[in-house]
Amino acid sequence: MSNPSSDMSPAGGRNGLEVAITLKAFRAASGETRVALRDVGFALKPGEVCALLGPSGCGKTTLLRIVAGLDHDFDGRVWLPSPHRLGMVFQEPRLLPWRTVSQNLRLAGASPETGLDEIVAALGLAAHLDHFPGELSLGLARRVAIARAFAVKPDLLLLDEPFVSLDAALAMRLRAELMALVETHRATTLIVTHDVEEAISLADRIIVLSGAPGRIIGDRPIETPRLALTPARAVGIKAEIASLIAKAAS
Ligand SMILES: Nc1ncnc2c1ncn2[C@@H]1O[C@H](COP(=O)(O)OP(=O)(O)OP(=O)(O)O)[C@@H](O)[C@H]1O
Repeated sequence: MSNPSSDMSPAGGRNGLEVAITLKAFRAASGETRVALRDVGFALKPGEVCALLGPSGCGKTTLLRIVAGLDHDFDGRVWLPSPHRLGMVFQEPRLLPWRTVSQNLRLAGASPETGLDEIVAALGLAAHLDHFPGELSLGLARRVAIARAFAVKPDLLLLDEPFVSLDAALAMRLRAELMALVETHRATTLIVTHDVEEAISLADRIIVLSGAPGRIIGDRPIETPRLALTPARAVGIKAEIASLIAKAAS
């Protein structure tokens, strides 16, 4: 695997996101090479919400990091919408520990003009703006990370299990926030989740990766508009996706 063969390009006429990873491998300290992703290719239209599912260790976070431009050491190419404003939520909140909540949000580009106050209020963060990350519970820190990603009004959103370990009511509110954001800003979204129901409720499309090395074993559109999706149909899709994931993990 060599750097010259990997490329992150602005879209050059493309408006969505296009991923064509032929190979991503990690070299272990022992010198052994472990392939994490092989032949993963897909394209998302502007505003398309795609949920990425697959067994633990199949390369979902690795894929998100490549799309975010945090990892260039892969074979293939990624085309990003051009220009784009990226919002990303990692599994861990990753806030700057020496900056207050307010500073963390503003440093990311959030401002009253981008609707920061509304998002802070929606996430119940108003009382915590002057706190430092070390003073926050994990749930609160996750909410700050979500506020930071949403408040820059991104048109490309990369979310790595953003709602995990939040209480059910808050997670539901945040899913609604996400849908509103996607609707108003046509944010092209890639969301990693282990929750099939969450994927069905949020995504226009579900991509399932195989066990390591991850490759695409399912790519399924979800009926839109969402209201047209009957509970019986949703149950059917859930069973179908769950069986793919179980097969991938076995
Ligand atoms: N920095 C690294 N160095 C070596 N191996 C790595 C590194 N990061 C990830 N891996 C390996 O790559 C594979 C894919 O990891 P990744 O975290 O992308 O999986 P995942 O699907 O996101 O897992 P989970 O659902 O458990 O979060 C795993 O085998 C992991 O051990």
